Amino acid sequence: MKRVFWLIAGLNRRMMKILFALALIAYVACEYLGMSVNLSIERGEIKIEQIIDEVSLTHSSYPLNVFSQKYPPVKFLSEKDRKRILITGGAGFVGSHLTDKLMMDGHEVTVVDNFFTGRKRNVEHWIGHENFELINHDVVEPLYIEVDQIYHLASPASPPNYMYNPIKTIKTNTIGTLNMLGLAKRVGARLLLASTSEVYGDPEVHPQNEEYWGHVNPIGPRACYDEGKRVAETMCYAYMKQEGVEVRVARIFNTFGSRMHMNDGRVVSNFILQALQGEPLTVSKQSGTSTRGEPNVFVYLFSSDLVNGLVSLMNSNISSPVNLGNPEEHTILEFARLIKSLVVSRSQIQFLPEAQDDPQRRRPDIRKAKMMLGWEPVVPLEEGLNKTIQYFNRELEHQANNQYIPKPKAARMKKGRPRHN
Ligand SMILES: O=c1ccn([C@@H]2O[C@H](COP(=O)(O)OP(=O)(O)O[C@H]3OC[C@@H](O)[C@H](O)[C@H]3O)[C@@H](O)[C@H]2O)c(=O)[nH]1
Repeated sequence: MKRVFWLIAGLNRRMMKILFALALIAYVACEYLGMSVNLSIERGEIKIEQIIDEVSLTHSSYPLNVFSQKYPPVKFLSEKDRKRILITGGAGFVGSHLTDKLMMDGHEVTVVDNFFTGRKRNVEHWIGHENFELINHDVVEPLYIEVDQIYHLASPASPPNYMYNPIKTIKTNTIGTLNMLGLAKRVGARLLLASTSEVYGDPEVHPQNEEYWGHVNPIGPRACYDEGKRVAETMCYAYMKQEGVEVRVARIFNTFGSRMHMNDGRVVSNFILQALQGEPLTVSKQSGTSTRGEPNVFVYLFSSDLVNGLVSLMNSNISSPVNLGNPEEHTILEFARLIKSLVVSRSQIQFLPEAQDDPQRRRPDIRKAKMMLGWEPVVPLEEGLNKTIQYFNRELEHQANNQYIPKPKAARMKKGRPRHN
């Protein structure tokens, strides 16, 4: 028994020694590791500080004019000529091209967008410029800023987008327009409304001049946009007569160009994307009373022509509505064939049944714009299409690099009613 006790005591002594040795090793290791972690953090901190220093040095050591060269060139305008301009929907397809023009002309531009169909990417090349401001704001809410001119473009414009949430489309075009007219009245700004050829509905007069009152189905699927824009025009003239607000109204016909959304859903972007991806080009058939069975006839304006028209209308003294569009007519089928040949695509043409209330034929009478603004389209259709094809090619590459591009979804129904806010 004594022996056993001695053995255990002996083992304990040995174990004690071993444990002591292990503890010593652990302590030394911890000290060493701790030091190296601290060192690496220190190195990390030094590195980050160095980077911040380098960046701030780069910014502060350059004179302002050299630093601003990363932006597209901007004209210098004197205080007298420089205007403070608000563009609602300025991050959208047309709005962003208008932003470019007004910025490069030397004005101070504030873009307001809720990014439903607009994208920051469309105006990112101006972010940080002293003349530019981007505000994430929905025009359905009031806005209080100081401006001289308002280009009111905010609204979804493609049929799938404006039909996605019809109530929101109505609110944007009615409450949104009231808010912008209220702002124009408060600050004494001139407001240009981006209206549409859709105020003519499915026209019974051809070509359409500004005197034509239109043929709109007030309860059809397109009414949220068509009637929304019609009442927006009515509001403009009520504010003009009652409050003396200076208004300009542009009735914009089908327009295309770069920065259209991949999921825009209008005919030009659809056909180009379909042709580039080898998918069938979806041509809507003409229906109704037509016995010709020909697809619809439309006209297409390139975005730069539209932007020039908008700016000259804003700066003119014409307060009545003015058509801005290209009077060169093409059937949708001709157009599909043209895009197929420009893309050199083997895509087939697929005929689809016509959508409800789809206008059959649309062509602007632009004599008023020609006479009073000296404006007419100058970009040939093929040139505009080639530029747009290049743009969509880049967009497809961008998408292939795993960039997420959201698709507009069909209106969500909840207890029989579409979602709205
Ligand atoms: O894939 C398609 C898409 C459209 N179409 C047809 O092409 C014609 C033009 O349709 P789009 O969708 O391009 O545009 P819409 O003419 O219907 O509306 C447009 O018109 C004027 C603008 O001011 C408006 O913003 C926009 O709503 C329609 O007849 C349509 O049915 C096709 O044949 N195939």
